[in-house]
Amino acid sequence: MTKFAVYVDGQEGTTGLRINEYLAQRSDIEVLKIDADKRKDPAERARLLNAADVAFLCLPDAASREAAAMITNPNTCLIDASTAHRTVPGWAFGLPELAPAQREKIRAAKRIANPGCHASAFILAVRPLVDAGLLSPDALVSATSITGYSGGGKSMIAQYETASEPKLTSPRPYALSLQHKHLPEMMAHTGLRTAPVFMPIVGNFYKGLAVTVPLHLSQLRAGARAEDLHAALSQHYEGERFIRVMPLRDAETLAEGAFDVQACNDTNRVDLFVFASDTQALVMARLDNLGKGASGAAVQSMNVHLGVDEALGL
Ligand SMILES: NC(=O)C1=CN([C@@H]2O[C@H](COP(=O)(O)OP(=O)(O)OC[C@H]3O[C@@H](n4cnc5c(N)ncnc54)[C@H](OP(=O)(O)O)[C@@H]3O)[C@@H](O)[C@H]2O)C=CC1
Ligand SMILES: CC(=O)N[C@@H](CCC(=O)OP(=O)(O)O)C(=O)O
Repeated sequence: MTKFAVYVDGQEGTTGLRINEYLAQRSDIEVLKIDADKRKDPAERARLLNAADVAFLCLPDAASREAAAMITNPNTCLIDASTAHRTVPGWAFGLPELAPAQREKIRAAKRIANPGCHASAFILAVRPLVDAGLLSPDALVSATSITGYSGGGKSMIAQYETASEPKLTSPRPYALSLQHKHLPEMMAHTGLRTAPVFMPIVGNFYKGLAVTVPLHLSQLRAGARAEDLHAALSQHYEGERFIRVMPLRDAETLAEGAFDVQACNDTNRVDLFVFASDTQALVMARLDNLGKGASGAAVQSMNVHLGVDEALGL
């Protein structure tokens, strides 16, 4: 069997290591490895990038842009985990469940931008509401995201796992300048014309993420109810194997009394929830920031691009 050649640029990083774990289970893939002492050698990286059928970029934004500029082989498909190309023309957004045409875009593209972890959850929660006409593109919305510290990569993991500063033991709101790097993709891929007021919160746990979008029902199309929000999500994701739309006002979570942010960990799944009173709703999306929030999503996009079973290795 001819194997697909795959290179992970940034193989020692948080996202790269997780992608390599997924790839290790695959018999249809040959992973091209770079020698440890050449990890940042541009010539060796360029050689491997151009030898690959698929190359994952698991690098800081600037290094991702440099890597993209090294490609001379027209057959190499790049899947960039960084923020660098998510709203750049010519790059397909690596979220197959976004809209009916998205899988074909990913299949046809040689440049795929993997969504950000907060952005994936926000977009998956909001896009169906906009598409269904329940939420106007002019709506002013806000969102919070609770995330594990692995979302901050190696440096944040080291901060949490080696330091014993008391401030790290409690949840920490951040991005307080209201310019989080995921806002452009949140707008571009939901159709919202105004950036959400977005406050992420990092907590003292390794991984797991939940975005919450609070809504007044009076903000929605006239007469719309929580049942309509739930129906829009259910219809949009019908048949999607990585997306579960949980029952309206999920009884299990309500009985528990609080939300489990980590319940999608070690999966490529997204769970969507609608909690509601007669006048207000919370639309929530939960995922593993290293699963559907990063490495799992990147492997899923590779599978779509290669035309193999989308869930292979996930
Ligand atoms: N962690 C997460 O949950 C998510 C991360 N992302 C994005 O994915 C990308 C990678 O993130 P993450 O894995 O967390 O980051 P890490 O900091 O954990 O890893 C980045 C890796 O890139 C290496 N690197 C840096 N510069 C270069 C270079 N010029 N050439 C080759 N290698 C280089 C680093 O080397 P060294 O080991 O020497 O530092 C490191 O191993 C980032 O853009 C991030 O924003 C996206 C979604 C979620
Ligand atoms: C806890 C933490 O810091 N999380 C990161 C998000 C990780 C991610 O999705 O980053 P990319 O956009 O680079 O893909 C943050 O909020 O910046």
